[in-house]
Amino acid sequence: MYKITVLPGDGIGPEVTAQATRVLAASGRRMGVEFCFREALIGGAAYDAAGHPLPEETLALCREGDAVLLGAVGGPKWDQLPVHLRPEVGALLPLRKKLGVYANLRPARVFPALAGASTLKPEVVSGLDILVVRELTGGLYFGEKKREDIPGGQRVTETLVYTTEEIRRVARRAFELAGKRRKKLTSVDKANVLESSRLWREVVTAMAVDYPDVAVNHMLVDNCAMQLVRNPRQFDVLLTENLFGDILSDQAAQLTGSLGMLPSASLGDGTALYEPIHGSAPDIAGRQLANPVAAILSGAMLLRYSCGLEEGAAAIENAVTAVLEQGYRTADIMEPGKRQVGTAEMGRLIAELVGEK
Ligand SMILES: NC(=O)c1ccc[n+]([C@@H]2O[C@H](COP(=O)([O-])OP(=O)(O)OC[C@H]3O[C@@H](n4cnc5c(N)ncnc54)[C@H](O)[C@@H]3O)[C@@H](O)[C@H]2O)c1
Ligand SMILES: CC(C)[C@H](C(=O)O)[C@@H](O)C(=O)O
Ligand SMILES: [Mg+2]
Repeated sequence: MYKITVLPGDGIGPEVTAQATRVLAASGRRMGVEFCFREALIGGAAYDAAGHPLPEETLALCREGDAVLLGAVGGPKWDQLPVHLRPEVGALLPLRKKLGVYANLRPARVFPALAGASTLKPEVVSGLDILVVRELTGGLYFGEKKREDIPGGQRVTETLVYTTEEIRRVARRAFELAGKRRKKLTSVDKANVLESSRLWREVVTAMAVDYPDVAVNHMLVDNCAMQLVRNPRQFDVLLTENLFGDILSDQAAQLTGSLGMLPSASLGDGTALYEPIHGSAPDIAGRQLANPVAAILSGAMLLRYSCGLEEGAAAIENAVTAVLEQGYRTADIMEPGKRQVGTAEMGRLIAELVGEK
């Protein structure tokens, strides 16, 4: 039996995690494996119920489970709270840090049926399969920050810190993953300006000799942003630091048709965390408009990386492919001639296929 801690969170978070657990349960029935889902509060929902966005009980449950599945946190209701109580800074970042999940895998894959749903031309995106490996527990997100009053206004300081070892451990994951894929690694930085990027580039360059089968190139982040929309198929694995990875992965998501299609796995040396890369989408929350596929595919990654259940992971990915082939679409990926369904119906269709042997 696998113990999965489920953190629905805010906005569309509960809507999409409900479908992800439904599909995981169906995969369990298919494989004869039992999953025990244990829900806990996080984010604004936790602040409202318990006074803190990351209660101790939530953290304890995450630590003792086999994996964590998170929806999303945040929303306008909690934006004005003091920074340590805000869902993003007070819950999500500390959760990632405390679980030590430094390597964030964000696969951007264009499903054949969705090549026309991208805002780019089908011939540019069809067959696209990129893996963004984002450093997740360092960089600007976690450096010291302060805000001071100065004559005429204020002054803020944010600090960007990386150590050699922090770069090496995430790069190692990226090299290993590239070795199992198309053997191409693009390390993205801003080495023409930032000292942290110069160290990043030195470390990756030095490591490349240990992975002779992987072709490595370095690219400046501004150029990479442009190349992602010009010719995204040149990329296999993109390795980058925390903030650049946040931005480039949302951009890569849109190549696939929607932010609602992109899952993620955050891996370290202990319990791993799985979450769609999108946020709480307050603009569509509570209306069955959210695409649950990113959360469902995060569940597939959970089976692959935390349970070693490749069969279940593949069954989920194949079911998503099939349901899209059958013409079902949530609103965000809707095209003329297709059948629009809501969040729960999309989850039901995928779960049904996963459950069939
Ligand atoms: N991991 C997380 O918990 C996470 C990630 C990103 C943003 N956030 C938070 O979410 C809140 C909203 O942020 P935002 O609006 O900038 O980003 P967002 O990702 O929530 O939404 C951006 C746009 O994409 C759409 N979208 C997102 N997910 C979708 C889905 N599954 N199906 C269909 N459409 C989808 C939204 O409707 C919106 O138009 C903020 O408080 C932000 O901090 C949380
Ligand atoms: C909500 C925010 C802190 C988070 C991040 O920047 O990491 C989100 O945008 C993401 O991509 O998971
Ligand atoms: Mg983001």
